[in-house]
Formats: sequence, structure tokens, C-alpha cells
Amino acid sequence: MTPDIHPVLELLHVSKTYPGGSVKAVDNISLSVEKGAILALVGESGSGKTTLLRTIAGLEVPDEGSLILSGQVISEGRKAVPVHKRNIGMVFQDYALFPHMTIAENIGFGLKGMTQAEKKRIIEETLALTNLEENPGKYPHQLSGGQQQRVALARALAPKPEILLLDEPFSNLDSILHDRVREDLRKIVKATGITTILVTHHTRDALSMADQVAVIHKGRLLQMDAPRMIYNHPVSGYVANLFGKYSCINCIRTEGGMQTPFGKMPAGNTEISPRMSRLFCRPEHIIVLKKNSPQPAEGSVLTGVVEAATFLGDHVRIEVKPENAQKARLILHADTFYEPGTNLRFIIRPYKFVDFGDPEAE
Ligand SMILES: Nc1ncnc2c1ncn2[C@@H]1O[C@H](COP(=O)(O)OP(=O)(O)OP(=O)(O)O)[C@@H](O)[C@H]1O
Repeated sequence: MTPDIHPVLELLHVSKTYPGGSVKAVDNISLSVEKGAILALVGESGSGKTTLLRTIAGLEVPDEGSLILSGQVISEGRKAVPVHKRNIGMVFQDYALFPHMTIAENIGFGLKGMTQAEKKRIIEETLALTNLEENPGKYPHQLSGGQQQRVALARALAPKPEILLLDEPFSNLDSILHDRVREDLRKIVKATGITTILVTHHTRDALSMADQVAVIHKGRLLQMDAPRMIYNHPVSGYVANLFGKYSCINCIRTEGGMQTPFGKMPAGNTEISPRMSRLFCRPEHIIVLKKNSPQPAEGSVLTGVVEAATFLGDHVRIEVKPENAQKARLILHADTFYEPGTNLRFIIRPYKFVDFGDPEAE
């Protein structure tokens, strides 16, 4: 029997324009989130990700579209279930802790309609889950930024919401804390099994923390996929560029593949549509072959000349151009510094034929 995977949250054609606004902050977004998944909403400043998160929370009412939470319509057109009646937990960017309450009191704040003993048990469980057992009697100002964030998280998790929403969870943390908090946060929410949606403009956080990444641009959903798909199979130059450096070179269709300025690349199992006219790859997918190394079993050997090399600590960034053409250029990462003018043999794996190019031109 296949497992019963069903969406906890569905958004259907949701749009929102702020009063007096000339453009839609959220423009016809439809998506669904499966139970227990972590979804990251990623986009540049002003792309509409916070508006979308606030719409899910019930803090903004959409103009059009509907939201369905666990099979119940919570918003349809301008009619919406109010915030406190949605079983949703939210962690705000500034944590919004109650300064006059202890950590334990902050965590217990949302626990209503239960006995004192039950409340105490849940607070203790949540303190343990979020590694805060040592400080239940302290006040927020006595804690570090990372600890304050865990209190905010614990407060949101204690009532066992159907969905947890996190607004820019890493924005107030220094870069050293940042990576640790990201790992802790993923562990904690995965331990609870609570479906989580977070907003971030750090693409690395989205790729490492989420099960699904939704890329938002000018209020629209450009792509929603697993992190590896977003990184390796972006649908446009804009998405490709948002997640890091890439090369995109013009090709001419030939029998069984494409002719690049560096050599011929086979189509493999992929069908090349007439619109595809470029090869896309990330820098780390270009592997330089050692001198005199034999032809690898898989992959065509390409050739080019080093145009520039920049030492970047853990790798060297190399720009390589074709031997007999000036225009095309690839960017790759290598572990060796090659002097400009060096002839290189390399393979590209994986690669993809695409119908997009330079994002500036899109
Ligand atoms: N309260 C508001 N009133 C009017 N316009 C708003 C309001 N909040 C946001 N906007 C506008 O809506 C659009 C989307 O903003 P939103 O805050 O959702 O983007 P964002 O992707 O979360 O950006 P950031 O990362 O900077 O928070 C922007 O054009 C913004 O100027």
C-alpha cells in the first residue's frame, strides 16, 4: 500500500494587492505542502514572500483565491477564518517574546483549555525538545539571540500547530551562530513532524534546510521543487542565477546531441526540444582531466584554453574559452591553479540543454 501522503496546506490562485499598491504583491500563486515537509519561500527583497506567509497566517486577507488547511477552507475570496482560529504557529523575525514573562511562561502562553499538570508536562517536553531545560526561570533579556529564537520556536510549537511559519529565522543571528541554528532548527521541526514554511532570502539556507523550495519573483511563483532540482534543473536564467554561478553556452543541434564551442555533447536520454539552444551547468560539474589521463568511460572530453584563474581558498575559479572561438566562456571550480594560456581537457557531468540564457536579458 502506498503511504497516505496528502497536502496539509493548499493555495489556489491566491493574489493580493495592498491598498494603494499598483502591482500585485502576490500574483496568482497556487501550491501545496505535504504533511511534515519543510517548504522555503525564497526571493529577493520585495518579491512578496512575507506577504504570502502573512496571508497563510491570516494576518493579510487575499483579494482572490482560496487557502485550504487540512481539508478545511480557511480563506476564500475576501472571506477568511481569523488568525486565532487557524491552528498555525508563527515565529516572527524579531521573535516578539513577552519581556515580562519567564521562558516557561512564554512557552506556556498559547496552551489553553488544559489542566495545570498537562500544561506543565507540555512546557517541560518543549523545553527539552528545544534544549532550553537549564533556563526556564530566566527572562528573554537574559538570553543570547540564538536562545531567544529557540524560546520563540518553543512557544510556537507547544500548542502543536498544524503548520509552523517562520519569518526570516536567521536574519538576527551572526554568521557563526547561523549554520548551527539552521541545523538545530531542522532537527527540532523534523522531530515534531510539524509541517513548516519559512521565508528566507538566503538561498543556501533554503537549499540546506527545506524539502521543497518555492522561488518567488515579483509576486509570482517561478518554480517549486526539491533543492537539488532547483539547483541543477532551474527553469530559467533568473532561478539559475539566484542559486549561484553557472555557465550557459550556445550550442548547435547535431545528430544525437549538440555541438558546443568546446566539443560535441550527446543528448543521452534527454529529448532536445527545438527551443533548447544552450548547455547549462554549475561550475563544480566541470571536471578537469589530469594530463595524459585516459578517456573516461562516460562523458565526452571537451577542450579549451584557460583565460583567467582566481584563487578562492577552497577552490580556484577558472574561466575557460574555446580554442578557436572567442565568444563562449565556461566557469569552473578546480583544485589546481592553471596559468592563463594552459590547454585543458574536461568533462561536464551533469549538464542540461535549456532554452534560457543570461538572466539580464530576460
Ligand atoms: N503593508 C504594506 N503596504 C503596502 N505595500 C506593501 C506592504 N507590505 C509590503 N508591501 C509591498 O508588497 C510587495 C511585496 O512585499 P513583501 O514584504 O511581501 O516582500 P518580501 O519578499 O517579503 O521582501 P523582504 O525580503 O524585503 O521582506 C513589495 O512591493 C512591498 O513594497
